[in-house]
Amino acid sequence: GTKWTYAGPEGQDHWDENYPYCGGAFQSPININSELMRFDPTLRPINVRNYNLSPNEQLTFGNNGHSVQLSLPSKMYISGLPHYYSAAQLHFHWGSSSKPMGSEHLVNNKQYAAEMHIVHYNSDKYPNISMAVDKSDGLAVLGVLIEVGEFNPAFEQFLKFLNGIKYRDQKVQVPGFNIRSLLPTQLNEYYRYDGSLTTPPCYPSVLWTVFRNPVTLSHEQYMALATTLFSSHAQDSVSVMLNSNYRKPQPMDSRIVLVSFKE
Ligand SMILES: NS(=O)(=O)c1c(F)c(F)c(S(=O)(=O)CCO)c(N[C@H]2CCCc3ccccc32)c1F
Ligand SMILES: [Zn+2]
Repeated sequence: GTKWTYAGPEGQDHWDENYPYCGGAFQSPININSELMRFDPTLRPINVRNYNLSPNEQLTFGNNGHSVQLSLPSKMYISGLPHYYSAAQLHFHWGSSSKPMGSEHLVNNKQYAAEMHIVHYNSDKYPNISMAVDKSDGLAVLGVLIEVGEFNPAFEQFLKFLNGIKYRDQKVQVPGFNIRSLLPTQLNEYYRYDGSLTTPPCYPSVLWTVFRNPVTLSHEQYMALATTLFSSHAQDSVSVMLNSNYRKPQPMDSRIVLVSFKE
């Protein structure tokens, strides 16, 4: 499709000019506000399966100009949702070196430093993510809020490769590791709502699960993510930094947020 950015003339306020769904209903992210929460006792813990990848398995880690993404094998899946959902990729949203606030979802107006998304597609109904991406029951994304604090050895297993993918369309192979180690401890405490892709084409096809508990990155790890990458190609005459790649909170419309925990 045509190129889009997070700021400037092709920025998020203009996305709907080329991508009509971006101006539609049921958009993501949102500000997860206490007034709109409802405890739902039927919400089961998220079960992650085959997330413990062998180091013999190579994963493609790349800069796609909008984020850094780690491709994931479809044998990884989640259960405990209405369907089985197979993993496709994980990627991040972050702020900048001067503004360490770049999460997409807010909780009671609090924006976190960054956010990780693990994108899955409904493998009960669709053969791959391309067939699922624009279907209302097509995708399930796990959101993990990230704050600056303790050093995170799990994230280091791919952050150490960032210098190899500084520029758009650069890719490296990284050894598999336990993707479960990137998630918070409690997979039974989360926010749940119906929403969309947070990038164009903004299809309203995502069942969102945002875990209640954030994970941490050290200041150095956060700064590596926020200051290493470019959205421009290596050979481009003008270099454009890749940071603040988060969409602003979207209208709730008639939606409420279900929560799997009390208090
Ligand atoms: N926040 S978000 O909505 O989860 C989200 C992103 F923010 C994001 F940047 C990406 S992207 O990195 O692919 C760059 C722009 O599409 C995706 N890709 C998904 C949806 C698009 C098609 C596709 C195909 C294969 C694998 C993943 C995906 C995305 F889902
Ligand atoms: Zn995302």
